[in-house]
Amino acid sequence: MTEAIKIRVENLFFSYRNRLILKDVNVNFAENAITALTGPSGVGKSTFLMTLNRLWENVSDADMSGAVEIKLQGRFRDVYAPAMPVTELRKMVAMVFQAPNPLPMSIHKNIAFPLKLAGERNRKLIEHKVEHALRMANLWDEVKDRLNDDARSLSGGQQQRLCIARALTLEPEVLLLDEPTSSLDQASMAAIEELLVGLKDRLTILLVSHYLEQVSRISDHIVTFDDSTVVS
Ligand SMILES: Nc1ncnc2c1ncn2[C@@H]1O[C@H](COP(=O)(O)OP(=O)(O)OP(=O)(O)O)[C@@H](O)[C@H]1O
Repeated sequence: MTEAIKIRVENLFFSYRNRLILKDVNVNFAENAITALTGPSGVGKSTFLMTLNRLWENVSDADMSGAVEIKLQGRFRDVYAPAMPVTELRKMVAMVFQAPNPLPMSIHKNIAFPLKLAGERNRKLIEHKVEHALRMANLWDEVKDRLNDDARSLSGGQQQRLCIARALTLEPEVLLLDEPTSSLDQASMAAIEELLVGLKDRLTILLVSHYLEQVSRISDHIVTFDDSTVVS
């Protein structure tokens, strides 16, 4: 790989209730690129994503060994080091899930939520960042006149772009997406693909996708999982 590396994974093993799911995964991911993670169902792609932002730590009877290093704020950091608080990590390594999961509140509050959680109280700054995140997610023009509407009144595709906007609010360096378009129609899928391509100048994107056409349309690299590990 000649591009700069953003994520280094070495000797990663993962199990649920002593059942080995990932076995000796060794892989690097390029910076400012879209890498698609593909492979058969149940092979551990979603689990792998969760090792990058430590989301699996919320799952009981799960166990992991190995090293994950991500270049954050300009230097490689051990994601599992005691000096890396998980809340800080998840600000920098954000995640979007398969089904859109807007919070039961207004469009504006959905986007402002991570800022408020992070302790931001400056209303002007919050307004600015909400607009910026919605613009980055190509949603601003569609919602700017209805920011106080319940987010659940948006279409499925708009809800997923809202979730991407929410993930972008704290300006992460890495965006993990787990089959983000699988519940959406073609037009919404196309809107999200366009949005991801537009984002890679500022972010490193890892995308689990089953759609081979999508993978060939937007990914710069493909990492294939099979037999509990990365095979290509
Ligand atoms: N919380 C859990 N507890 C126990 N086993 C789990 C848990 N989550 C996932 N698994 C199992 O781990 C294996 C890998 O699941 P994972 O969802 O990571 O695969 P995947 O490649 O992303 O699959 P898909 O493409 O279908 O989403 C599966 O056999 C799954 O049943």
